[in-house]
Amino acid sequence: MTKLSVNVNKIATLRNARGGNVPDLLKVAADIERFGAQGITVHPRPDERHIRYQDTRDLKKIVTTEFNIEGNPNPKFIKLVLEVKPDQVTLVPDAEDAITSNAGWDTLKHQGFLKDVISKFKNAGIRTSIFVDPDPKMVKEAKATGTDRIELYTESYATGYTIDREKAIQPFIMAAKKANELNIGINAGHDLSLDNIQYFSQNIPGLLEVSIGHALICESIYLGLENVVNMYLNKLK
Ligand SMILES: CC(=O)[C@@H](O)[C@H](O)COP(=O)(O)O
Ligand SMILES: NCC(=O)COP(=O)(O)O
Repeated sequence: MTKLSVNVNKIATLRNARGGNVPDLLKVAADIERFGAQGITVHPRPDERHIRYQDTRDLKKIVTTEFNIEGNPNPKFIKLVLEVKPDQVTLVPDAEDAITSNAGWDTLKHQGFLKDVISKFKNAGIRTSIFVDPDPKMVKEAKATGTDRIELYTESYATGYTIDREKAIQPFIMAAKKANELNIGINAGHDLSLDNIQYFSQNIPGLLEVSIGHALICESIYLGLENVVNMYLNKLK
């Protein structure tokens, strides 16, 4: 079975919009676990526009499932992860000003750097994963970094799914086969949703975990809207 790790970045975005503590990130994370999700993911960015560094420390104290911290391994991020010690760290090569993650690692070009960073995390007992495009060559080169897992960057699948899902998933099947052959664990994420997740999980061999944030929170708002509007109408009777 594939584990679901819920990315709570968007909860922090909403909280930060008003400066208070609504919604309460820690309560939402605990509720998500109570509803059955098997993990919580956060992706603190250098400008702390959603998840603040302190959030990761606070979440570590209450998360009882798998805690996954994603981010670009700059010195500040490395220090934070080594202090917080999540179950898993996912390395993502995103630029400081990126709106969201938009590419996987070039695992050949950055192999030495990744090897070094991954050994730091593994020595601290933290499982590692690296964000890669669905390219068997990048998966093959990832093996040499010593990483435990890769996270397949699924944006192209999500975009292609509505046009031709069989075509969209092909590179991911090839990349997953290579990872299985090399005994690297497989995670996946980015723009996965209620529409496209089932076909993905049914077709990717050995998919261990998906992390889903943006669509899951949007779907939660939409699917909860009718109920809440009616609750307000009842109050106003
Ligand atoms: C690595 C990945 O695909 C997600 O972590 C995504 O980048 C979420 O980050 P934002 O919530 O900042 O878009
Ligand atoms: N690693 C992917 C993730 O955590 C969530 O990405 P998204 O669902 O917000 O696009």
